Amino acid sequence: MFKPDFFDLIALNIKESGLGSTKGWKRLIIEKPFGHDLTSAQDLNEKLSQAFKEDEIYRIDHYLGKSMVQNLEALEFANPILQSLWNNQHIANVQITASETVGVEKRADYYDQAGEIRDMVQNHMLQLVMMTAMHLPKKLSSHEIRDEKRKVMESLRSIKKEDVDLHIIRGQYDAGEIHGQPVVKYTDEPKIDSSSQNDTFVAARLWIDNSFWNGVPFYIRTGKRMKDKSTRIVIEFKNYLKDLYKNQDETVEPNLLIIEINPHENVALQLNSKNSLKNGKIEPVRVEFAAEQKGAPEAYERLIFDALTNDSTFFAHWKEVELAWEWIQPILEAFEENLLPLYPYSSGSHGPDEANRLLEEDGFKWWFDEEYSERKN
Ligand SMILES: O=P(O)(O)OC[C@H]1O[C@@H](O)[C@H](O)[C@@H](O)[C@@H]1O
Repeated sequence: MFKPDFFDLIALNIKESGLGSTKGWKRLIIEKPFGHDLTSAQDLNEKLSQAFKEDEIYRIDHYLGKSMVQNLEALEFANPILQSLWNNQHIANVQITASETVGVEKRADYYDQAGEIRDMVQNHMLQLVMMTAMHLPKKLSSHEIRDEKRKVMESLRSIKKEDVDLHIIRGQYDAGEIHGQPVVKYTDEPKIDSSSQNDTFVAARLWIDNSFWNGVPFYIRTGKRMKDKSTRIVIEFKNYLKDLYKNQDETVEPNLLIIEINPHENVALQLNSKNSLKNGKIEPVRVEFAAEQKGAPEAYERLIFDALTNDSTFFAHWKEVELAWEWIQPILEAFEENLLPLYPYSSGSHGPDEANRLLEEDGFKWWFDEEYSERKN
């Protein structure tokens, strides 16, 4: 492990010492932070490129090593039934949550500079968006998959700095309770300045302007000191029956595909069925399966193995990283210039209430906050 400040220096020294030009292969495995903003990331990449070619650089995003994330392409690719529904004709919205119970822990120096936007959104959350929204290539090769992910980023509608407050909610945790234990507010954490305006929660509404996703909002949210640890993707299908049943007592829930990534690995499809014990009332039912986790390799084990065997499928290509920084840049600037409120939220909650507003504006809600809180971590 070495400090990110030395990434470029080490790469250059590998080159200058001649170590990089011996026979055989060389690979650079590198993990975030990959720059602090667009310019510094480009600068770092430029320096690394002097010593390593793009196909020799393996940028780890450990979310891409998680088995359920790797399973996303198979779910879609190997199930024509899902593949045929994976577009704006059938999907109403996509919700991606990565909530954590941990706070800043012992990483004040890094985290207070990075914030949730760089720590989780620029990399992990956008990678989950890419993996969910990418159009399946004809061949499942590393080159083609990464190409499809890049296309998603190229179609991601950019948000102007002045409009950031319309699509992004930022928050910072207050004191509260996590699993029954009191915890302090962010600005009372060791080594955090009492006036820090750093974000520990971010929710966002994204639009992907291509023929598959036009008109389908993608909502993402991630935060520290939230009620539970849960990483999940919920795909809400269009509910044509809602209008049909509008004037009756009966409500019909939309079909949902729920992909739990962490700490449980589970896929569930919510359908509707009549309950004959309740006078034929239509109720949601679930078809689900849990992935066998025992003995499965950890995300990092998987990724390091892939890097050694020259498989870059689940590593971030420079283009993905650069486009992610490009999308994030106006948001960083709006945060820095305080162009939007920093909402406090109690530790142990689901984040600031304002994060619900993003969905309510479009007639939706976050699914299952309470249900997933009750599942044992
Ligand atoms: O969801 P996971 O695998 O526990 O990873 C979350 C962690 O991901 C890391 O990349 C972030 O720096 C941490 O702040 C975060 O806690």
